[in-house]
Amino acid sequence: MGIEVSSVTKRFKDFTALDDVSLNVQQGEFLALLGPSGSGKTTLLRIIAGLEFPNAGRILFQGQDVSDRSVRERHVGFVFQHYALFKHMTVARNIAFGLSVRPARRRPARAEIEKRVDSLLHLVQLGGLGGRYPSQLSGGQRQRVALARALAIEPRVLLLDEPFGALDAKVRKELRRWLRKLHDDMGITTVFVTHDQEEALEIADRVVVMNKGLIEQVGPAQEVYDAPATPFVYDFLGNTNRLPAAVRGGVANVVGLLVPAPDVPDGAGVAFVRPHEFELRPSGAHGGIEGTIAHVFASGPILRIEVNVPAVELAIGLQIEVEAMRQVLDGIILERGARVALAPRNIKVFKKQD
Ligand SMILES: Nc1ncnc2c1ncn2[C@@H]1O[C@H](COP(=O)(O)OP(=O)(O)OP(=O)(O)O)[C@@H](O)[C@H]1O
Repeated sequence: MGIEVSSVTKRFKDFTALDDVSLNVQQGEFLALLGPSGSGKTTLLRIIAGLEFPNAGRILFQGQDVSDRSVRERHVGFVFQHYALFKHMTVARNIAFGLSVRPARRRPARAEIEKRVDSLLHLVQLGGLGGRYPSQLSGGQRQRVALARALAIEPRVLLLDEPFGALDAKVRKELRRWLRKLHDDMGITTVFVTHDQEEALEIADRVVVMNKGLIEQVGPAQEVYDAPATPFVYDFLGNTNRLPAAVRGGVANVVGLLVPAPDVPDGAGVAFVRPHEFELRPSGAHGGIEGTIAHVFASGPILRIEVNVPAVELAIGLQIEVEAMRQVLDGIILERGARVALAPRNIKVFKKQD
């Protein structure tokens, strides 16, 4: 089912947590809401769920306005980071909970509930563990039970708020891959909140980057990473070098290198280049920023090289970080103090913000 968030504003007293946010989630899509702490991700998810109501704007499910409907009426499944299971109930009863509390006329027969719980236990790969209590499960298993409980009511939408946030990195990685496969099998529209960029990029069809109650960029994961639309997204998504630039007539001077910046107004600018987007060339090579190697760190086949760039005209010393595969650096002396040229393969210039 498709979801439309239309001009949603949410204030907590005089603090604006969401500022006129609009967003479309396609039917069957896996969408990640990504942003730093306090950017409004959870608030947006809770508003979609019907756990929180906006001051302005509307929520539509499949074109139908559900803004005034309760959680139950919206028929959503959700899992939170610490969505505690009922400790005194077995895993099976936890999963059955949403069905067993339905009014009699909508409640499936007991045998039907048991059958559904059984198939959900298999789906989340916990077959045979229905008789256990939550305390007898690992953290990862508990979150899978929480997911099975959310799925038991056959929700139209699945909303997940950092569901693996409390788990260790390895389990977290396994579970997110598993969740993505589960999503692909079931095709249920899913919105996933995370502040972990790697998690968002790996799991989602599209990523929504949020900052201070606003959406900075929406797009396929790879596109958001490769072509950040704003300085914030550049900084937030992955490692990057931030270099001073002076823009005139659509051309930016970035530490002596001239690069096209057609949409940037004259004045101070800021240029971004990711460490792996620099090509290391011998000193004097055309199209490079000249510098001196400060440090070389080897980590397996990848070298991380810190290069000092004097930037004399700016009266500042810059340090640029470069990442390169060891084998492509043949013929370049990689010693501390050696002079090199850094040629950006990809560089993006923005107007400098005050
Ligand atoms: N009930 C509330 N009362 C007052 N302020 C709130 C309330 N809920 C959220 N906020 C504020 O709204 C802002 C957005 O919060 P939200 O939980 O949506 O952020 P988030 O991006 O999910 O952050 P995190 O990753 O830390 O969970 C925060 O500054 C938060 O303090």
